[in-house]
Amino acid sequence: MRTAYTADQIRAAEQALMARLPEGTLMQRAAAGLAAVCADLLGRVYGSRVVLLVGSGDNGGDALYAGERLARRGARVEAVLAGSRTHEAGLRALLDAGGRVAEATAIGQADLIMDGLVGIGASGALREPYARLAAEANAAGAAVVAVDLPSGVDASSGRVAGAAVRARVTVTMGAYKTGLLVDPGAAFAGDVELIDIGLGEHLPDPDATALTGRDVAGLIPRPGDESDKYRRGVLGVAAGSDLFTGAAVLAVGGALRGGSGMVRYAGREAPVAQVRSHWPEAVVTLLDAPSIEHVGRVQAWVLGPGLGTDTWAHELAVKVLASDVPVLVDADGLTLVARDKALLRRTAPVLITPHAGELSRLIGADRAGIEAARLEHARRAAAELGVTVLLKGSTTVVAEEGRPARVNVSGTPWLSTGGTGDVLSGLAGALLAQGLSCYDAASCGAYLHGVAGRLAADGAPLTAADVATAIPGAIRAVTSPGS
Ligand SMILES: NC(=O)C1=CN([C@@H]2O[C@H](COP(=O)(O)OP(=O)(O)OC[C@H]3O[C@@H](n4cnc5c(N)ncnc54)[C@H](O)[C@@H]3O)[C@@H](O)[C@H]2O)[C@@H](O)CC1
Ligand SMILES: [K+]
Repeated sequence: MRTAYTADQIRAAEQALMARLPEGTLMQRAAAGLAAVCADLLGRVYGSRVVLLVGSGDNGGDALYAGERLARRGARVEAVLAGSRTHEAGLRALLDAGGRVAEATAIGQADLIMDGLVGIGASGALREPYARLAAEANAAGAAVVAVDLPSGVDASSGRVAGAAVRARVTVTMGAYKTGLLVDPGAAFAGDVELIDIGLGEHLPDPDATALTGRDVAGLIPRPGDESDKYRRGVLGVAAGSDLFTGAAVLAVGGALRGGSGMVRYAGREAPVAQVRSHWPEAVVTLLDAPSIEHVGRVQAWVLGPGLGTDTWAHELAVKVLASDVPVLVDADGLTLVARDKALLRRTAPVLITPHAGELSRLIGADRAGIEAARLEHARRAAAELGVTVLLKGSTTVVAEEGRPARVNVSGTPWLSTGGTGDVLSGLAGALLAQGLSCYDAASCGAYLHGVAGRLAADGAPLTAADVATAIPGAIRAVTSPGS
């Protein structure tokens, strides 16, 4: 599991470790790791041109000492001093090694630019001249290596309030910062390389985590010898309407590949006909009234994809949410509960799977504000509504009160196409029916959906149905990697 921390958590751990070590040890560890990554990127260090953007704090100090190391290996290293102060010992070390101080015009000549403007000590949008230097670095065409995090990205939230450095590689010290895993910050970080500086035992419980395939393999249930279709968990799907039959087909498609023992579909005439013809494996009930009385026992429900928002759909939502099993609420289901929040007051767990627009209706925040601070809003929704939240987007965030947020980074931009959310609902619902908690079902579902998207796309457009088809391959990829 990849663990990530806020700036305050990192600072406290650094202080605890620093108190036990000779002064400057941590910065030397950071600089050594940083210089090694830069040397790898450059290929040939001797004769290369390296420009350091140096802010007034220790982030600039890291850059200066890494610059010293590259200068000693024959690189031509120039430091652009951006702050009112400069890390003095670091600058002296660079100058002693043959580096020099230069004007910002040097940026255009660089083979590699090291961004040491600000790190975890930053607050708010980049001020001048930092903002201008960040823009010049982005425009230069050289490889940009961010020190600890790209300047302009908030370490704790991933917010980007103004200009920010767009890095090819971010070399982060001691531990991941949450802002490197969550968009928009994650998109500025490029590849993130973690340098161990010995913080380990001083770190508290993480602020956020990202599951790996191995974690997912350990969490998802596998059938044993004594399993039968009922013991493996039965999922109910209440989705689709006369207008939106496809959502029902896709949600059931995702559900059937998600490992539960059986999928029961319940709906109106048109989607029932479609689900029947696509999925003979599903047990289908035609509802002549909005009631789940005759559907049979299930261990979890998926409520909402394509369901519509009319009185009939509302009545059905009331019945599903009155059941005593976990319910995943998506799409039209979210519109229905946004209108009638009392529906969420129930004893069994609820997992909601909104995108930013749907979440905005649920918590009365504007969509752009949610996109800019995804983690914060997902957490707020989880606390206010008393549910688990899976906020969809380029990085999917799972929030539940009292637990570290889980960030999913397994997906691909090809997944942003109609219907993939319906497949995710079915898949995560199937995991719920198998007994996973909302927290695990959401994060494992997001991970597998992301891997399925990558397998289905393989560098080209995909359809939602392709993603559903690729789910077994995704499960195989995490449970038997390399086979
Ligand atoms: N403390 C330690 O032992 C270690 C620190 N390390 C480095 O030190 C960094 C933290 O250093 P600092 O605490 O000195 O802080 P930073 O270097 O991140 O930034 C603080 C400086 O930036 C200025 N600043 C803040 N916000 C700004 C903004 N929006 N626009 C322009 N200037 C702004 C402040 O006035 C201050 O001078 C880490 O990110 C990491 O790179 C690493 O060397 C590892 C060890
Ligand atoms: K930086």
